[in-house]
Amino acid sequence: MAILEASHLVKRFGGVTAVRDLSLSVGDGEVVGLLGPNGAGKSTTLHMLLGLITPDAGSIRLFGLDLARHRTEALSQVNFAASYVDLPGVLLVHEVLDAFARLYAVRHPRRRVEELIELFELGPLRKRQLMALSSGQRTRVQLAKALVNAPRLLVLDEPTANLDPDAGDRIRGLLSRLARENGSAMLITSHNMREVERMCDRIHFVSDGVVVAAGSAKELAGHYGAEDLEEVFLKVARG
Ligand SMILES: Nc1ncnc2c1ncn2[C@@H]1O[C@H](COP(=O)(O)OP(=O)(O)OP(=O)(O)O)[C@@H](O)[C@H]1O
Repeated sequence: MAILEASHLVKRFGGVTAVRDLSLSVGDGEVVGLLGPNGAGKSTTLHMLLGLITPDAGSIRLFGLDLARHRTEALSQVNFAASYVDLPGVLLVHEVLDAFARLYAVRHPRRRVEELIELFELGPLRKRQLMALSSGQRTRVQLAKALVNAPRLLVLDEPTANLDPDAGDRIRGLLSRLARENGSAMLITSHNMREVERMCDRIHFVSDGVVVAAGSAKELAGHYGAEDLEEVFLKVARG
C-alpha cells in the first residue's frame, strides 16, 4: 500500500519552475531515494510533501489523506531531518529532544528521549548547547529529533552529508535497521550513490523538475547498461 502518493506536482518561484510535473510514491515500510543533479527540484519536492510550501498544481496524499485538507492528521505521522534546518542553538541536546517529544505529544516523553540519546550515542553530549556541537554531532541530534514521534514516514534531505565516513556508515546502518525493525518508510535525498544503493529499495531520478527514471538500483543499472548507480547518475544527468 502506498503511504505517500504525489501526483503531477508543480512549483514555481517567480520565473523559475523548480518542479515541473513530478509524481512519486512511497510504499508502507519502503525506503525510497530521490536522486538528481543540483537544482533538479528534490528539496522543493520534499518541502511540498511536508506541507512547508504549497504546490501550484498537483495533489499529495499521505496515508490516504489529502494533505491540503487533512494537514495536521497526515503530518502527525511524518518527520523530517535536514542539515540546513537550524534547531535553537542555546538549548541543550536533551532539552531540544524533550521539547520536540512534548510538541508531538509523545506518550512517555522522558523515556523516548533517553531511548534516542542511547540510539544516537548522544550521552556524552546531552548537556551541551547545540551551538557548541560540530556539524556532524548536530546531524545526529537532527536525526534523533526526527525519530521522536516514531514516524511512519521519515523524510531525510541529505541525512549524512556532514558525517565522517565512520559516523555516516553507522548512521546508515542504524536507519536501515530502524526501517527493517519498525517498518518505518523513508524518503531520502542524497548525492552519495553508495548510500542510496545500500539503503533504498527504489529510486526516483529527478531532472529539471520531472522524474525521468524509477526502479531499484539493479533495475536502473540494467536499463541504462551501467555498472552501478554512479554510472546511471552520470548517464541520466548528462542526458
Ligand atoms: N525559495 C526559492 N526561490 C526561488 N528559487 C528557488 C527557491 N527554492 C528553490 N529554488 C530554485 O528551484 C530549483 C530547484 O531547487 P531545489 O533546492 O529543489 O533543488 P535540489 O534538487 O534540492 O538541489 P541540490 O541537490 O543542489 O540541493 C533551483 O533552480 C533553485 O534555485
